[in-house]
Amino acid sequence: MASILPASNRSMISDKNTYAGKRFVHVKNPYLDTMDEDILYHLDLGTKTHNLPAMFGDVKFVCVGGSPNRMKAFAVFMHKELGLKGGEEDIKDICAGTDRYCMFKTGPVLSISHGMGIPSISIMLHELIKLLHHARCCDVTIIRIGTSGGIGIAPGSVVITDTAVDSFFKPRFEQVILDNIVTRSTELDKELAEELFNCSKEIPNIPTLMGHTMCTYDFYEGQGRLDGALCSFSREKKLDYLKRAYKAGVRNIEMESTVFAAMCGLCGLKAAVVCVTLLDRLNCDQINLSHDILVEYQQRPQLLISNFIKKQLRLRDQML
Ligand SMILES: O=P(O)(O)O[C@H]1O[C@H](CO)[C@@H](O)[C@H]1O
Ligand SMILES: O=c1cc[nH]c(=O)[nH]1
Repeated sequence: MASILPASNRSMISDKNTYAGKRFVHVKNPYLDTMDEDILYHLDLGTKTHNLPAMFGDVKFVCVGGSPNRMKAFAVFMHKELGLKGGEEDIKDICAGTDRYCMFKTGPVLSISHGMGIPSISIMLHELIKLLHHARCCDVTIIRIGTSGGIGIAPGSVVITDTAVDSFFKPRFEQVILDNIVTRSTELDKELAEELFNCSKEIPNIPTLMGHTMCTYDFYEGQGRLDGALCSFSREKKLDYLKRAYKAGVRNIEMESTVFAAMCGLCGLKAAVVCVTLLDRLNCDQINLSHDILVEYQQRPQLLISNFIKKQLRLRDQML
């Protein structure tokens, strides 16, 4: 196809979808351009019903996590941290017309819940990525702030994922498309992970480390738990598996990181995964933390990400 840009401008475009130094979100679907309207069904948004560039064009940071309450709390926290006008009551669920996901916006920060597991986050990401594309957002960083089970580390530790791996400790995500298995890379942005790790050093009393994160399709059998409704392996087999995971570099287990890394990577989003651990799986399977401790642990990744975002915004202001 002939370029629509004058020859002198063509060098401004790179294969990363950057234009004049800006990094746009890209969708990789030729059919989208042929559609008269795009309905983002599970978000209760659409290109004809909503002015997406006006609503979301200034978004620079997207934070996602499983629980709606956590993502609302994060939006409220960010609102205060950024010193924005208005109170908590002004932060409304943009997706209130559906009870599938919740979405809150405060300044340049979007906070969205994704439910549990690969299929749930994957649907949300398809629609979120199209939303960012339709809104013509650029230079967007996306971070999953979640909970996880640790391996060989103290509960309450925060793990910044260097590599998301599957249940075989491989850095891949296998997507079934029609009747084929398509294997996608789960590489995350190394620079971003390093920046987050450096940021964590400025926060006292929260043990933070970098390590591989294993993503499973299930919380019970899929994570080697002995306390599900079904269990067909011994305690020894469980421990042998978790120890092999540890040896392969895995420090925590959750249920979304591989598809998150794969989809964000393909669509040009700088992505990171930051999860707190709720227990050490070498010691137990059940999560028996009190409500208050659970809330405090879930705030740990939020504190780190809020510090990171504030730092980035200060840097951006200095450059303007
Ligand atoms: O706390 P969130 O973000 O939901 O993440 C973890 O917690 C859920 C399981 O309890 C899974 O979604 C897992 O990935
Ligand atoms: O053990 C755990 C804890 C939280 N989330 C998980 O997926 N696993």
